[in-house]
Order: sequence, then structure tokens, then C-alpha cells
Amino acid sequence: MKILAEHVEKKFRQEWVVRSFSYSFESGQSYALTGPNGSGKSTLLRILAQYSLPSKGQVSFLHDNQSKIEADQCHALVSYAAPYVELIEEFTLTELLNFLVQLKALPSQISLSQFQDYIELQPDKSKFIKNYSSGMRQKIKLGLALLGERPFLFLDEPTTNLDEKAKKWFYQKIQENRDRLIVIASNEEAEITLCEKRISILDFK
Ligand SMILES: Nc1ncnc2c1ncn2[C@@H]1O[C@H](COP(=O)(O)OP(=O)(O)OP(=O)(O)O)[C@@H](O)[C@H]1O
Repeated sequence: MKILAEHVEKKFRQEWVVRSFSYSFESGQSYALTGPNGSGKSTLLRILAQYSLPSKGQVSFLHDNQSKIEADQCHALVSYAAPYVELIEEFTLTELLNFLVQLKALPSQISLSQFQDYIELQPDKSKFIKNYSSGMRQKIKLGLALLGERPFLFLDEPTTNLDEKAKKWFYQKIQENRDRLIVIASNEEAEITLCEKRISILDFK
């Protein structure tokens, strides 16, 4: 599958954040969106994931045969983790997993212990998400996105709040997900070098 961005532009009031961004993203490839703070990485990431609309231009998800995937099917192809995408704070981890299985955002066969083994955390089962540390929450978000079995994986500043051990865990998980189309928005060199291609947002201003 493929993501095709054609002449994408984004403007907030009088501020142009993205100018004429055209790019073709392929499955099995990984891409780093780079640029300084406030340059528009998160804005472009959301547009590429079809979570928000560009002011001009368009983003399309395509099948291998280049036919366009219908708009109502696009959402189910995307896993997205970002510091600003919140988990449901009032749930326990068990409740959160059950909810996401019902939404088909996680495979139905996944158990709490399998998920805990995957993220290498064994928190108290009765603890609410709001009482997890920021690093634990970030690891849960990444675990959910990585296990989501969706072909397009979008990650914004993925190692935010992670300690060195958790960063290594994340780097390893990316290696295990190389068959997907991965886009990482980041300024961290270690995250950028995980990706095969680097796209500087300043080239589209
Ligand atoms: N909803 C919004 N309304 C108005 N301006 C916005 C909105 N979202 C983002 N912006 C502005 O767009 C610009 C780009 O923001 P964005 O968060 O995409 O940058 P970034 O490169 O991801 O930054 P950082 O590295 O700090 O996370 C900033 O000037 C920001 O203030």
C-alpha cells in the first residue's frame, strides 16, 4: 500500500505551516519527518494520517494496484501514537485493552498478560491509567500502536519520556515492524536514524 500526498498546504490563520508538500510513501519503508520546534512536523503527520485536513491539496491511501482506498476505510489502516493523543485515563489497563479490541484497534486474541509482556511492564492490575507514570503511559501508547496490526504506523516523538532501557525496547520493536509503512516525526537523531528516509519539513516552506 501507499500514501500519496499531493500539493499539501496547511495554514493556521495567517501562518503557513506547510507549503506544497508532495511525496509518495511506500509500505515496507520508514520515513523521518524532521525540523525544528514549531516547524510543522506534528501538523503534517496528522494530515498524512488523515486525522486532519489540509488547507489545500490532498492525501490519498492507495492499494498496491494504485486504486484509491475509500475515505471511510482509511481510519482502520492507521495506528498513531503521540504525546498529545491521550489514553482513557479512567480505565484500568484491562478495560482499555477490552475497549480497543471492541473497536478492532487491537487483535481480539490479545490478553492483559501478553500485552504486559510485550511492553515489558507489569503494573498493578487495578491501577487506573491516570495513575501511571508518563513514561509508562508512553510505553502503553507505543505498545498499542505497534500491536495494532494496521499497515500504517505514525509516531510523533515516540521516545518522549522513555528511559534508556525503554528506548532500546522501542528501537527493537521498530526493527520487528519493518513490513509496515512507518512515519516518525522527530528531532531526535536516534529516532531519525531508525528510518530509511529523512524528510526535512523546512524544504516545504
Ligand atoms: N490548531 C492550531 N491552531 C493554530 N496554530 C497551530 C495549531 N496547531 C499547530 N499550530 C501552529 O503550527 C506550527 C507548527 O506546529 P507543530 O506542532 O506542527 O510543529 P512541530 O514541528 O511538531 O513542533 P515541535 O517539535 O515543537 O513538536 C506552530 O507555530 C503551531 O503553533
